[in-house]
Order: sequence, then structure tokens, then C-alpha cells
Amino acid sequence: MRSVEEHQQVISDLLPRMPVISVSLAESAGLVLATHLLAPIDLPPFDNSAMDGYVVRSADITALPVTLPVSDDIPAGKTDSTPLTPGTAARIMTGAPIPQGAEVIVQVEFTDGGTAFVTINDAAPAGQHFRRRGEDVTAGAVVLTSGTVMGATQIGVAAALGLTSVDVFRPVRVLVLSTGTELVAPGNPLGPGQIYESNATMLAAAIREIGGVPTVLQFVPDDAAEFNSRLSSAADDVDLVLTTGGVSAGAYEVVKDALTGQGVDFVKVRMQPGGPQGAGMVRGVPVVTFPGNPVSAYVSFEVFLRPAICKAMGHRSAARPVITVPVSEAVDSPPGKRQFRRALLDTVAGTVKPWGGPGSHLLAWLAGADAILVLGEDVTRLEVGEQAEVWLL
Ligand SMILES: Nc1nc2c(c(=O)[nH]1)N[C@H]1C(S)=C(S)[C@@H](COP(=O)(O)OP(=O)(O)OC[C@H]3O[C@@H](n4cnc5c(N)ncnc54)[C@H](O)[C@@H]3O)O[C@H]1N2
Ligand code: MOO
Repeated sequence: MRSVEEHQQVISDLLPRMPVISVSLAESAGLVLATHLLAPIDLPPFDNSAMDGYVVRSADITALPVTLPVSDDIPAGKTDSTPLTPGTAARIMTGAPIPQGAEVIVQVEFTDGGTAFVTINDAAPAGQHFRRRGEDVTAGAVVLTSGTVMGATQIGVAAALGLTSVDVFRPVRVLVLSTGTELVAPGNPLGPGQIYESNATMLAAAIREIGGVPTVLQFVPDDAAEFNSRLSSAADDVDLVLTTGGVSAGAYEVVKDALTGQGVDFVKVRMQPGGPQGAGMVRGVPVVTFPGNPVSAYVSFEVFLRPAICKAMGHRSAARPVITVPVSEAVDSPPGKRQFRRALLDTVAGTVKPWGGPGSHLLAWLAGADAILVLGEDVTRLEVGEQAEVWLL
């Protein structure tokens, strides 16, 4: 039997770092920067006002109140700003360029708001409400380092800098294949002995959540020759093939039958759920085979594939956040296997409890869980109050 770490390494080694591609800002959401993002311009690009009001010279407001002629009107976007005439005020709007010679910005609330003449009753010190050129970013500076995940704010600053595209690691393209003659697509009536297909849909969503691009091929029949022909026609232009089902000890294990001797090693990993696993290269394409039980398939994704895909896509850290907290209910675990239990956190009490039993068909409990409780191979029981490792989902 393989340890969890050994199989993690095998799967990690299957997937190389993805090539660098240039994508539009919109397409970059969730992807990882492959090069430093350098500022082509200063931000702000010019000195501008943080307030709607008036600009004046300090010498013209030494005694307050004072009334000055209004010599200019400067809305945001004005491109032909002229120097401020001494002895006058210019009306200015938030974001508008500050004219040369202006030293004080008086917000409109401290004036009578006049347009031909303005009476200024009070004023902030010189320089206040000035938004200086380059105070956020200076041209040429590294704004985001390579390895940064592009989220809304990172995309926002790239747009503010006038960029239209960024260099990222290409998303991993995964062909997800589900096998099983008992499977029916949701939306159709269930016959006797049939169940709705959920693994491929669930795993495709999990792949999408981390920025990968899944293609789903459902219901490959339990026939090894048919499986191999469907696989070879669909595996072009993918970085990874992921199958679920058909890998344990039954009489109709299509994935095992089709891929044994083709480059995939079928092994047992010391874990529950997710014991029966397979991985290898088939005709130059990495193939990972997960067990069919839905909770086993999802836990396998969390333990093996999520970290490998994240690493291939350039993420600095591929791990879920891990905390150590006491359990609020006693929990049992099989000896010799690392157990991954669905769990619920109590963030107020700072504790965790198992959520549902360990059965790998109990998918609704997984859907209701917000954490995975990890019990080591040497642990058979945790009593209330004992510390446990918890992955935050
Ligand atoms: N004699 C033994 N039997 C089993 C062993 C064993 O060691 N010896 N291991 C058990 C464990 S642990 C697991 S996990 C499963 C893995 O079985 P398979 O990978 O061969 O999966 P299937 O038999 O095809 O399916 C298992 C279960 O999951 C349902 N399933 C499969 N695919 C889907 C899907 N796409 N969507 C929803 N549900 C799916 C399937 O109907 C079965 O109920 O083997 C144990 N048996
Ligand atoms: O190891 Mo199986 O994956 O329990 O359910």
C-alpha cells in the first residue's frame, strides 16, 4: 500500500508547469501571473483634486472670509488646464487636474458656491486634498509580482494602468470521464438499479473553481475496448485525463481493465475514503483514476489533484488553509489509514465536529460540511477536547 504522500508525489510529478500565455484582463480572473506586472505609467497619472471645490493661491486667502473672482472651471477630464491666475479662484471637481500655481483646495462646503465670484469662509492647509502624481504607483515599478493570483482588485489595478492583457500560466485542461452502466443524466427518469451521475459534474465544478478547464465525457460504458476508443478520440488537446469509477475489485472494473498495462499503476493508498487509486501516462497524456464513490472521488480531488493542478498553474501555495483545533465530539478512525472526515467548524467556540458518518456514499453530508477533519494513520479515536488537523474548504 502507498502512503498518501507517495501518491501525492506521483500525481504531482505527472503534471508539468503549464506554459505561459497572454490573456485579456477579463480572462485572467483566478489565473496566476507568470511575470511581474510593471507599471507603464504613474498612478495617479497627474496631480488632481480629491474634493469638489475651488483652487486658490495661499497668498490670496490670508484673511477669511474673502471673495475672489472665479477665473476658470475645471471639470474632471479637462485637458487644457491653464495656470491659475493670481488673485482668482478656479472651480475644480474631484479627479480634475490641479492647475499650475494652485496651492490650496477649498472644498465647496466652505464657500458660497459662486460661479462668477466665490466667497471662501474657511480653508484646509495648503496641499491637503491634493492627489499627487505617482503616489499610488510610479512608472516602472513592480505592481504585482509573478505568482500573484489575479482577482478583482489585481485586475482593477491592471486596468487602471491601461493594460489590456497579462501573462499567466495556462489553465490545466482536464478531460473528466465518468464510467458506470448504472449512471443516468440528471433530468431523466431513473430506472431500477440506476442512479444519477454526479461525479463528473462535481469534479468539473471543482476544476473550474481553481481556474482549470474541464471537458466532461459522461457515461463511458463498462466496456474496456469502447473505453479505450472513446479515450483516444477525446484525449487530444488535454493536459490530463481524470476518470471516476471502475478501479476496485469487482468483476466489471472498466478503467482498470482498459488501462492496466497501458502505463497506469493501480494501487491502494492508506486512506479512507479514496483507497483505490490509479495514475500514470497513457500515450503521452497524464491519467489519474479516482474511485467511483462520490465522497471518495471528491476527497481524492482535495488530497491529490487540487494541489497538483494548482502547482501546475503556478500557485505559490497549493494547500487549503490548515488549522489545529479541539474536537467537540469524539471521533473514531480505522487503524493504519489516514481518515478524511466531513466536518463542521464552530468558529465561535473554536472547535470542530464530524459531520455525518465515514461512508463514502454520503454526499449530502459532504455538501453540508465546511471542513475536512484529518485523522492520522496511527489515530483510532479522538476524545472530546483533543486537537485535530482541519482543512478549511
Ligand atoms: N471487494 C472490494 N470491494 C470494494 C473495495 C475493495 O477494496 N474490495 N473497495 C471499495 C472502495 S473503498 C471503493 S471507494 C469503491 C471504488 O469502486 P470503483 O472505483 O470501482 O467504483 P464503482 O464500483 O464504479 O462505483 C462505486 C460506487 O460509486 C457510484 N458511482 C460511480 N460513478 C459514479 C458517478 N459518476 N456518479 C455517481 N455515483 C457514481 C457507483 O454507482 C457505486 O455505488 O469500491 C469499494 N468496493
Ligand atoms: O476508500 Mo473507498 O474510497 O472508502 O470509499
